[in-house]
Amino acid sequence: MVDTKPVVFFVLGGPGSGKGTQCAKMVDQYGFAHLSAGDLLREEVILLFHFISLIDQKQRDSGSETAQLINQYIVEGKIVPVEITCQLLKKGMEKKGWAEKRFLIDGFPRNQDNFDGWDRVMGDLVEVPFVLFFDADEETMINRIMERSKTSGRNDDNIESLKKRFDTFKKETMPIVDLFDSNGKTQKINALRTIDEVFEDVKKAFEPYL
Ligand SMILES: Nc1ncnc2c1ncn2[C@@H]1O[C@H](COP(=O)(O)OP(=O)(O)OP(=O)(O)O)[C@@H](O)[C@H]1O
Ligand SMILES: O=c1ccn([C@@H]2O[C@H](COP(=O)(O)O)[C@@H](O)[C@H]2O)c(=O)[nH]1
Ligand SMILES: [Mg+2]
Repeated sequence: MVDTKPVVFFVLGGPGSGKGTQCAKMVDQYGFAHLSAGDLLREEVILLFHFISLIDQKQRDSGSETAQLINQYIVEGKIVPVEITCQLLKKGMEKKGWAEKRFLIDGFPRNQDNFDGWDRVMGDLVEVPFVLFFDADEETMINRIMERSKTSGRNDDNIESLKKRFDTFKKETMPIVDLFDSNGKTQKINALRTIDEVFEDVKKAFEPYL
């Protein structure tokens, strides 16, 4: 029987390292499916708040609680419990078409809870050949985010949230990058060059899958 398990590439890197930018190019040029965990969480908050007025009191309370919780985690730069994120990712993958797809999962897994939760639910269902890691220094990433903040409308694109996001990245996400690395599964990309130069290295990393 032909194995039709989806192939998932995790994409990690600090805030502003260029994950979303490079994933968008892979979608445009090679038809990869892109799911940003952060985008899915932000969309979920909007969706829950929007539909709150249409549902009964009990569901309304629970929906509003979840929306507030996600929002608070994002502003504080903390990692949302994996049960929420993994379910959104799984649903997102199903929506895009489960099998015969190459998925870029951007901004996940961000800590041990994410890693373990994914493994429980998705471990047997997908293949993960490697993690793409965008390496950049903090000063560059801060400059990029502060520039992006002029138009992004994101409630965590401000210096207070950003400090917390970097703290979480160093304490919780880097150990996950190192864990994949210790299994020979981290492909590190120098993210300090121009978008097109970075993309040349991204393409090389994906060569066997293009
Ligand atoms: N190589 C690059 N050189 C200069 N600017 C870049 C580069 N890559 C991305 N940018 C810009 O930096 C900002 C952040 O990029 P992007 O949104 O892709 O980062 P991200 O890693 O997804 O960040 P976050 O984790 O906050 O979602 C964007 O405004 C983008 O246009
Ligand atoms: O798996 C995830 C991904 C994201 N978050 C929260 O969202 C923000 C923003 O994420 P971006 O990747 O920068 O869009 C992040 O700081 C976390 O608070 C999460 O909890 N889990
Ligand atoms: Mg992003």
